[in-house]
Amino acid sequence: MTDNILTVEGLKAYYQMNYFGVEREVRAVDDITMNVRKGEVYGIAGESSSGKTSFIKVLAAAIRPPLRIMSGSVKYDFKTGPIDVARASPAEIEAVRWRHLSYIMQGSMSVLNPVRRIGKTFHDFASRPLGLSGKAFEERVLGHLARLKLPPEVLRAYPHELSGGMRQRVTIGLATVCHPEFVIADEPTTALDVVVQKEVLNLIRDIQKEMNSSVVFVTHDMSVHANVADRVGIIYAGRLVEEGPTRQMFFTPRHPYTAHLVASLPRIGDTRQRPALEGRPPNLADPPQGCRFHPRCPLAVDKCRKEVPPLETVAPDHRSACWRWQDVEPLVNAAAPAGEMA
Ligand SMILES: Nc1ncnc2c1ncn2[C@@H]1O[C@H](COP(=O)(O)OP(=O)(O)OP(=O)(O)O)[C@@H](O)[C@H]1O
Repeated sequence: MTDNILTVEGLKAYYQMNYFGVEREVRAVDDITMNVRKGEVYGIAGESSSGKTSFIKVLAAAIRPPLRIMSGSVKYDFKTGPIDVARASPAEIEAVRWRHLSYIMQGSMSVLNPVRRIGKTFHDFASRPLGLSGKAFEERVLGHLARLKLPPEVLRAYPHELSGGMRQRVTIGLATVCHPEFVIADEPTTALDVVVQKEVLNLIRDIQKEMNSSVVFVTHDMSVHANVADRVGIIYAGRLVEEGPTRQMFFTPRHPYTAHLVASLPRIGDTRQRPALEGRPPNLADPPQGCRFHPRCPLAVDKCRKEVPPLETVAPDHRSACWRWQDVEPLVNAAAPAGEMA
């Protein structure tokens, strides 16, 4: 008996391209092993092009060529039975889509058809998975909209007639109307102003609690993780380099990259210049040997240039892929103020 709803093992997913006969492979997801528990909110952070979106597309069973799964498994333990979406057929994925596994893609406008009224989009998404139509379906949707604090008139609107915050609520509504067991969200609050951002985050949290669903969400904004996530996983250059309970990740990170992300968070009253991280993230078509962070790491030693550090347990529930995790603490020059934490 396990309390995991998702178990990812040795997952590799690469973009395989062929330009004028020259093969190119971008190792966007490179050997990730992790799990998500029932009822948990798991946040994924990392800088641009680190592979976050590629990873959650695999989790959401929403990949298209040139992205391909090279190896590994992505197993969900849904109420209806287990499924490995890395191997499942399109029909098997269709059977769990929205009702068990839902996905809020980056940018709400790309999900909402600009020439279709919101009500029709709800119908397209949810009528079949819910097995409802007519009055019964409408009642279900209206009840859900009320929970999202959206007026019934929204159903008659076109996407461009709504504000950015309302569109994002509608997107969350679409992803949650079937009460899925697992919700995946990619940058759900990016491009929203701070007040709306907070509202949308609270909404995701409330709905998750109410449905006792599990949520995996991506954002590069560490303060959002501090407010919403139970656990945080840090991806660097296609690999999970650290994961742990949110508080521990902020107060006692055990990977120099996480320490850098935490140290660069702005603090009220602290006007000191934050040191920038030297260098750039590696090219995933030709990543460096050993630890992929070593060219930018202030702690790097010879071993880091040669050997890939395994993701090992460094404290209860806390894993880090760093040969020098015991030396990371001095890099964290100040802890996040307690008020910022969930
Ligand atoms: N369709 C594609 N074809 C080829 N390479 C791609 C494609 N999409 C992404 N990549 C590459 O895969 C790597 C990981 O990209 P991904 O979008 O997953 O990163 P990310 O962490 O989500 O970035 P961001 O925060 O900017 O969205 C990058 O090197 C990117 O250039």
